Amino acid sequence: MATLIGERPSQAIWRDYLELTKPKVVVLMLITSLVGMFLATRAGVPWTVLVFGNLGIALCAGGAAAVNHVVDRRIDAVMARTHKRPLAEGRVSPAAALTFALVLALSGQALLLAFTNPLTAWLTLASLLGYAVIYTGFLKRATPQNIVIGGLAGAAPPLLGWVATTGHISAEPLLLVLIIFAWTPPHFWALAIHRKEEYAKADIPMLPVTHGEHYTKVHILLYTCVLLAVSLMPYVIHMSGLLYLACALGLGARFLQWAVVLYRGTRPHAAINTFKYSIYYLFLLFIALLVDHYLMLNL
Ligand code: HEM
Ligand SMILES: CC(C)=CCC/C(C)=C/CC/C(C)=C/COP(=O)(O)OP(=O)(O)O
Repeated sequence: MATLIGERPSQAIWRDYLELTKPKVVVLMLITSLVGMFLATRAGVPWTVLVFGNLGIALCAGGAAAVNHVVDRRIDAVMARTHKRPLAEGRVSPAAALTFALVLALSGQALLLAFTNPLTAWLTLASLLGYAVIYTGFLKRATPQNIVIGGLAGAAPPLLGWVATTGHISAEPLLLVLIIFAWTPPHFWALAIHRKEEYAKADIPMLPVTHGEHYTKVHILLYTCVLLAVSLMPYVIHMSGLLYLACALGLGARFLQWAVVLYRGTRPHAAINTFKYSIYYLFLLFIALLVDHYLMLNL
């Protein structure tokens, strides 16, 4: 039997707090940080870094997401996609959510300092503040380039994983960051086209609202071309092998196909399908990097 806390079952309360952390987004970020860790070394990642490093990154990302829920609670209440969120509906108070965010961020930082190194903790803190303060608190309401600049925070996890393992920044993880950085605009703008009216209603200057759908589709197409080119670079710099190259080409060609379909406007639901494909794309591309890495080690 579920325990009751006040008027609500404890299970429902836990679900609300879990939702504040944007768990699905954080899981995909963790996959990219794990790949960053594994690619950083031939010797195997120490289990403490693997477990507590990723946990630390996840707690900080979840904390940043909880702050996003607090800052955005009024606009979330206006949009159909987000109006049922815990703060938008008043099921969790801003003070409780901020306390939760602080506990997550502090425990994440403590784990990173204890089990990885100060550079990882600093870079993770910068990503946390980049998303929670710079993107959410300022850029989101200020410019249609909000997600391009803010995308850097979400793109950081492979670098965080790499630095947690090696203690220093190098070119290879920056390339992985660049891949996610180029992926973010087609990922988000496809959804923003699908939800254009809601963003307009909430007065958020997303690109389809400020510059129209055609302009946004052209930019999705351009960023997808850049993404395809950048995704081939791990092969070009001999970081990855032929298996990765084949996957990057296949996955990238399909992404480009979606971007063209969206641009032409010939198919219904093209925008939401492009958004959904973007998530599969990033997941599969990073799995390909990982499988290819171990294949190359065993050859
Ligand atoms: C500034 C950068 C980003 C922006 C603006 C953005 C925007 C969004 C939005 C608005 C959604 C919500 C879709 C919905 O609830 O219907 C979403 C979903 C998602 N995003 Fe992103 N995203 C960004 C970066 C990332 C990154 C870096 C990752 C992972 C590496 C990621 C992974 C996901 C996943 C897995 C979902 C699906 C979540 C679900 O189904 O609940 N996003 N993104
Ligand atoms: C430490 C670290 C790696 C931090 C990264 C933090 C993080 C969870 C970034 C997520 C990016 C994201 C989902 C943006 C959408 O926000 P939005 O407010 O535009 O979307 P919404 O309307 O769905 O809330």
